[in-house]
Amino acid sequence: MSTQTTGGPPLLAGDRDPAGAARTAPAGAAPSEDRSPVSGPLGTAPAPDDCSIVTRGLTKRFRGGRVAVDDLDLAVPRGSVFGFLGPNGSGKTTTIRMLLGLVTPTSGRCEVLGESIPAGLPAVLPRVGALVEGPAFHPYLSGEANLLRLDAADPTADPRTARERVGLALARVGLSAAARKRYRAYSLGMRQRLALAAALLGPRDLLILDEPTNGLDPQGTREVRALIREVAAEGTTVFVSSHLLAEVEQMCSHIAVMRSGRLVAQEPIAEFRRAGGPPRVTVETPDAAAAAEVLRGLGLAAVRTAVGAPDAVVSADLGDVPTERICAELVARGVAVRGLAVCRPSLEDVFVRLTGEGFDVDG
Ligand SMILES: Nc1ncnc2c1ncn2[C@@H]1O[C@H](COP(=O)(O)OP(=O)(O)OP(=O)(O)O)[C@@H](O)[C@H]1O
Repeated sequence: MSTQTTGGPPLLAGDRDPAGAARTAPAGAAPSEDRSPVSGPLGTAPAPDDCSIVTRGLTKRFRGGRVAVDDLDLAVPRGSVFGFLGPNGSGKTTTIRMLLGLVTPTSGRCEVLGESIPAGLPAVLPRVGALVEGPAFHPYLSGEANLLRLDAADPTADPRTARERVGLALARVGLSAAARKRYRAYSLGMRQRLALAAALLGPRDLLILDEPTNGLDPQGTREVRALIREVAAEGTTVFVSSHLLAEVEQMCSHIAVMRSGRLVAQEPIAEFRRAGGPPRVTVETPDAAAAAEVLRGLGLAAVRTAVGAPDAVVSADLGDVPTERICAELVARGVAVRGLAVCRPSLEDVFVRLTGEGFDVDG
């Protein structure tokens, strides 16, 4: 996979034809498969002022009748790191392309930074850094020269400070040492980093990143996550797609889950996790009956014992009782505690609970 960025009106953006071949087109240009214009008001209520992205009934049906995105209502709070999660083919990239004006919706509306898309693209794109799939960089130019070229094409960027901006962006993504290397000699991970650097060339109110850790090694993945958190801490809203639950869990404040083009959940991550049920305390002990009695005595609910040898595992919903109190009470009652842990439901548990399905990345 190669990557491309948009950070302002002059940047190039890719679009896939039905056969999957990559091509490039100016950001915001009408793609060839577009047939139906966006029509109708954006719902009855105005878009909330505190959202960076709002969609209403957003739908994309490709030629051949395939519905890639189906009646999507998204509300991305300003300042959030919003994880857009879903298996391959669930409609994430198509949604992102609609947000950036690269694909026209079949029906429905979207607003980015308070502007209706595509009409508001010229006003919005300089404030948006984006990384979406597709070629964007000149293979025979160095990473640095590529960024200087992109920067020069941005009418909102001051040419006198271009080198400084480019140097900073390269440093942020760890590419300073490879700045003078030709793009075609870059590894996949380096290309991904350069795409991120391009998205970060100017100050952005919104970053839209399509699978930004694709192609990166574990170290690169950690760095990109840290970078996303850093950018968010500066006040930029980050909308990031991923098919990896664990990744979203580690860096996002909010989550939306797509499945087959439809939204199945959209919440702050803490709410999402809560939907998986309360944390459980587990006690490994040879004195199962006594341990269960202590937990019940403390008012803990749903006390269960899993018999094992030599130890049983007694568990209960943690509730409001501090773990240290549970521990102290068990010891005070002479219960032999060989292990004590608090288990919180993972996002995957919640996903399964909400959808009744596993998270099949090939789905
Ligand atoms: N230009 C196109 N023409 C026809 N069908 C398309 C086009 N682009 C995407 N699709 C189809 O739309 C569906 C959603 O694809 P999309 O790329 O949006 O999913 P995704 O969640 O981003 O998956 P991935 O992570 O694999 O890119 C898929 O079935 C895909 O084959």
